[in-house]
Amino acid sequence: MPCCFQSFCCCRFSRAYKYLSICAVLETSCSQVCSQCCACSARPRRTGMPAVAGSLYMASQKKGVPLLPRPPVRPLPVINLSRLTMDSASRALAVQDIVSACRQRGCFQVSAAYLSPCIILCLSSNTCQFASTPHLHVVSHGISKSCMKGALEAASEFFQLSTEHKEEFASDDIRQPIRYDTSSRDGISMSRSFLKHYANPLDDWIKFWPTQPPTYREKMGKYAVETQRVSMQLMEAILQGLGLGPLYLQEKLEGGVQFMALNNYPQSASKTTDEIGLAPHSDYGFLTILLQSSPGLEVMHHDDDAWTPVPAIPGALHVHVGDHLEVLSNGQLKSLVHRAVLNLIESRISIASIHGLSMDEEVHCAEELVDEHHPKMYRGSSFQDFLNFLPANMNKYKRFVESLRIDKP
Ligand SMILES: O=C(O)CCC(=O)C(=O)O
Ligand SMILES: [Fe+2]
Repeated sequence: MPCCFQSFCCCRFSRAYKYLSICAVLETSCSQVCSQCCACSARPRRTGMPAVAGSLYMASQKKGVPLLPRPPVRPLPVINLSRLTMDSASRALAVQDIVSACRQRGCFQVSAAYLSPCIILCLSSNTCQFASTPHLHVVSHGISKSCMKGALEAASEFFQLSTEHKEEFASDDIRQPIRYDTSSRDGISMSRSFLKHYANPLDDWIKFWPTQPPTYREKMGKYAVETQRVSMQLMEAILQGLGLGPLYLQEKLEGGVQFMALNNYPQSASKTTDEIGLAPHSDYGFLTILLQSSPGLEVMHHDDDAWTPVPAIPGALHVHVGDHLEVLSNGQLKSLVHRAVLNLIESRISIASIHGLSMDEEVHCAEELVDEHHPKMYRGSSFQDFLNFLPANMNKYKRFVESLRIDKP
């Protein structure tokens, strides 16, 4: 068993067996650097092995049999959003990057204006795995670090309030404008408490938000407005990339639902197995923009049967495709299945901002994307339909999008 098995990377957030790269120089030794923080000039070996080989690798490790080569690490695309507002050629390339990330992986990250040290290292090393992604452009999404930090602080301070304070918002009525719960009958919550509320337009909803901690409304409000702005930019790009034009649905998107889920997960009690905080699911809206305080989010790419951990790059936001974008694109884009595992080092906060059309507005497959070779794949539905769907889904979780599929004749 290598020395690194089930120990931590130097960043202290990654469980080694999942992330650690075998140093090409030392071969079987452990570099103590996880793939997210790879500063090693000796590139992790890329074997081209299918995802299932990862489990064989793990099995071989557990049984103490000779090492199999490690599965390849596929870095997540990081998109340069500032190119959307540059000249038309730069915008066209950015649109292409965003749509291909949505098509191929179902998600991507957008990062803040600065380069984090690990990415600078990677960019300067042509042997590093990060340098191999065609999508690595690390520039601004325009939300300041202090705004993101403020939102995480506000969420964390809310969850630290006494039970009495939090229970002011306790409800299992999914139609409440704000709702706190420690468990849920949604079929996916395993170990989390959450606060859920709406945010767009802010003036309509902020009156329902907590007044404790005293800065909650200010900090979360600022972050909500900024994420709504980024969601508009991203939707324009995606709709342009799908050939529908950047102004398609613009007004409806501007007045659309922004639903925020603040999640609080305890630290994992197990050092050996993944503990699930939130079971695999996809989100109902067009896009989800997610901010996490530390690693825990994992995604299942469409062409994979393994979980890919999403790094918590400082200043970066994670973006993924939701069920209604799958419907609108008539299946060209697929909603991303994801889950949250408990962090081994600390309790964890995530803020998911889900963006869609207004409550009663139905989302249909865009007519422009339907023809005799591409028949309509989904029936129309609204956010209200999603809320109606949830109670029937409590015991045996099914993805909303699956309930919308039109069966082939
Ligand atoms: O905590 C996470 O990373 C995921 C949260 C999530 O998927 C959700 O709130 O829908
Ligand atoms: Fe989610």
